Amino acid sequence: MKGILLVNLGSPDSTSVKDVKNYLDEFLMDERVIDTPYLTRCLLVKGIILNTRPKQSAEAYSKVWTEDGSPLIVISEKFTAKIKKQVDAPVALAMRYGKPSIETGITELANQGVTDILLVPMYPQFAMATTETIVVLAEKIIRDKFPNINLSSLPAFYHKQDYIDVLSKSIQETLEKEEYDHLLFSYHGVPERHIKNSDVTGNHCKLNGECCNTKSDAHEFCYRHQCYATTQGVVEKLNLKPGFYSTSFQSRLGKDPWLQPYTDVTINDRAQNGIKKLAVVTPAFVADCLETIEEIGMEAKHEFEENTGEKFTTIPCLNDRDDWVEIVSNWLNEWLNK
Ligand SMILES: C=CC1=C(C)c2cc3[nH]c(cc4nc(cc5[nH]c(cc1n2)c(C)c5CCC(=O)O)C(CCC(=O)O)=C4C)c(C)c3C=C
Ligand SMILES: [Fe+2]
Ligand SMILES: [Fe+2]
Repeated sequence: MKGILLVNLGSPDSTSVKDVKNYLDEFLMDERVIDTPYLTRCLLVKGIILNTRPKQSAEAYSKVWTEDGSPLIVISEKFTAKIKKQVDAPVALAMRYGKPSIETGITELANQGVTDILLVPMYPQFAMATTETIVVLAEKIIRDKFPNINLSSLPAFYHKQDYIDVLSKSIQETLEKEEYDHLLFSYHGVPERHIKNSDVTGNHCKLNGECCNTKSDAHEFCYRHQCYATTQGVVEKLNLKPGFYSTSFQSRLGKDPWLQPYTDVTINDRAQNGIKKLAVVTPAFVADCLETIEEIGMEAKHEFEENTGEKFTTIPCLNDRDDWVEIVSNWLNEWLNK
């Protein structure tokens, strides 16, 4: 029997510093997130980051936490509940870090008699720190504990026309309510090094922006290319004019160079150049979470409005909107009916 495992990033169990520390420990000790040799990673994560970051992150989580828990988890659960109504097969939800774990999700499906799983990383764009780490861990669990289960995974959908259409529609709903001077596409960043590491051709990625516009096999796994392709898809669909929109990368951690331009720098720059009304969309996330609600919707909004901006609107992620649920259900039903 076939079954579906939806996977997102995950959140701490609560906003306590202890729970946030445990979560960050699991997250940042992942070799596909902090991709240094093990001892250096231990030194950096356990010796430095975990001494200061958990308190700061716990405060940020407290600002977004709901009665039912982390927004990312609550929204993912609502989305999953709707998907279950649209597909005639067992569906489970898991998180790469924290609970419910990928192993719990696979066990839940196996207990219902599933022998063929479609793994669905809930990220439009491929990244080593997101899609790849989910696939690698799920493969290991299957190999070690469920050798009779067959596993396949849904590739990144950053360019699929139905995804671009629903993302564009969600943006249009904000743009038509009021006139904006600018639309910013803000994607989660990754260290530049990750882009080089994921270059399957070994020599395509130049990190100068040009390579991403040059056709290459490297793009199947190039996060930067895929982010720009998502922006371009929306630009074409909504017929956005050059100068009205830009693309940037948020949420950097540590001192290494991350993908640029940085979102905070871009927002400051736009404010200083006379942009008064700014709408921000965050297409690397399909569910609103700490990074969209707090970092963009609170921190960046505050910065912009302090910096002579007048209106700052965060466009909601696709979350559990029905047209998005329908699109994902179609993809799943296509696989189920194969
Ligand atoms: C959307 C894709 C994501 C990529 C790519 C990604 C890379 C990445 N992230 C960190 C470090 C942190 N990310 C944090 C939160 C966070 N990250 C994503 C998604 C991507 N991360 C989401 C959806 C969230 C929010 C989770 C939630 O519970 O709402 C955090 C924790 C919060 C904080 O302290 O800021 C960290 C840390 C790295 C290092 C990285 C690439 C290497
Ligand atoms: Fe992140
Ligand atoms: Fe590229």
